[in-house]
Amino acid sequence: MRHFLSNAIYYHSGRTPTGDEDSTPMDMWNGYVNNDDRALMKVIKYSSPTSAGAECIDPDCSWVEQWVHRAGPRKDIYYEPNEVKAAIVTCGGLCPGLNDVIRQVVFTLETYGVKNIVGIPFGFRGFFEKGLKEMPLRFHFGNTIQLSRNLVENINLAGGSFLGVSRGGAKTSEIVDSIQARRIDMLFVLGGNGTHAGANAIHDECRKRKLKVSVVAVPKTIDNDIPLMDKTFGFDTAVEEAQRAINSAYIEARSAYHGIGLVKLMGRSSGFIAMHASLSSGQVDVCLIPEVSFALDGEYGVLQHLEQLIKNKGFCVVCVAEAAGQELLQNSGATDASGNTILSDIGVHMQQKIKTHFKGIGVHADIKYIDPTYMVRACRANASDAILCTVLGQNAVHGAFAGFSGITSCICNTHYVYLPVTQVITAPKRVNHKGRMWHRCLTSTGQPDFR
Ligand SMILES: Nc1ncnc2c1ncn2[C@@H]1O[C@H](COP(=O)(O)OP(=O)(O)O)[C@@H](O)[C@H]1O
Ligand SMILES: O=P(O)(O)OC[C@H]1O[C@](O)(COP(=O)(O)O)[C@@H](O)[C@@H]1O
Ligand SMILES: [Mg+2]
Repeated sequence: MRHFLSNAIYYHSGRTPTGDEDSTPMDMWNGYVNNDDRALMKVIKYSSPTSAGAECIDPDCSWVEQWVHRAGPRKDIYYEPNEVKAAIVTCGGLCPGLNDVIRQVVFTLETYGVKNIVGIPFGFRGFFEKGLKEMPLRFHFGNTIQLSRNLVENINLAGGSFLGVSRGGAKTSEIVDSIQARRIDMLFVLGGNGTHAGANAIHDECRKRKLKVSVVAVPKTIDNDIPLMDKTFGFDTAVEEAQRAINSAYIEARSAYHGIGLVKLMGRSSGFIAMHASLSSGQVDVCLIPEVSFALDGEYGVLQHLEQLIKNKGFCVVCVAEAAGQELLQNSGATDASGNTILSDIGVHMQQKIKTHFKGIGVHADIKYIDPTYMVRACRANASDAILCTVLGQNAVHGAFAGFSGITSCICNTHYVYLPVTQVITAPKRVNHKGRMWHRCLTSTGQPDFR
């Protein structure tokens, strides 16, 4: 048993991963990840800050090595499995793959020999709201409690969260009181940026109270807005579903006289779903995201462009991210239970503006507005997300057994790693409007600058 509980840490410039990998003969291979194994975070050296997508840390754009802990099972483990009580909680909005991760966490805990696994119902709320009891993830046979994977065996076949989710109500001290009272040793927290901030606060409070609790997060969100990682689970599936909505809008628009298909897609502060669904469908003429401001009216506005598309092509498809163009709308300043800003409805606004515009110029236009909202996130994970969830869930358990806390199990630069939670909650990841992907999207849609 190793005796430490640590955050994963970054290894910066000038350091290379140390270890005895060169001196280990192949016949001593044991399948474990060495504690000194590291993955390199950034693999492109931008020669200049003007290179497309350049993320330069210093003015010279010099390349700085950043190594992070490789995820996976360790030979030495910090906990005695049969003494461990593990808990799982899912927070925030729904996301395809939550059940896949819950299932893998349970399977992997069982493989280590953990018998006491509980689910916290309805997010952080389940820690302190009266009447919400923890759910034992096992079967009861007569008077004996029999550990079984049977209960979660098939939960991945449906979307949603087997444990339920919620927003708001995060009172860190009460949550940690509850963790302490329930004698939880490992807490697996599945959620987005808000949840990661919550996980970090729980981790800090546990340290303050000198509790030996491993708090390990797994990043979920259809929005893909958590920095430093290739993607969050659920994003691929959401894009696939969103693409179906775009396809329907295309068919409606194509089949109508002067048809205009308008699709609004989720994405609280970033346009990843809209950009990727537009790219993957190839059927979008105008893609609008919050990272790039646009005008609706005027010579270079969106409406003028739609007029041209109707004239030249006879129909068109517009994809707008829910957070796009908020500056064009009135905002009530209201927030949801977690403190997230409630967005004004850009989709409905655009539908009205398009109608009024075409009526004003005396041109017939048949607008079909599709808002697939919860349909893109209530579905079950697709194949690529299911694999991602499997790996992230297993690695979360390996991370806890390795003695880490305050980490998140994620994929960076195609490698599975542990990042310190503190590093991923600094700010939401957003589409880089100078990056290649946005420019590929513009090439695909053929849209001009709307300013
Ligand atoms: N800064 C924060 N500190 C502590 N807890 C937070 C913080 N932000 C959000 N939370 C809690 O995390 C949970 C999920 O947050 P939310 O923003 O709704 O979803 P997501 O994690 O998907 O972004 C909520 O219970 C919320 O109260
Ligand atoms: O579930 P709600 O409260 O309706 O919130 C909708 C929001 O949730 C999301 O689907 C996902 O956001 P989170 O990752 O923060 O849960 C956003 O795209 C959307 O803006
Ligand atoms: Mg969020």
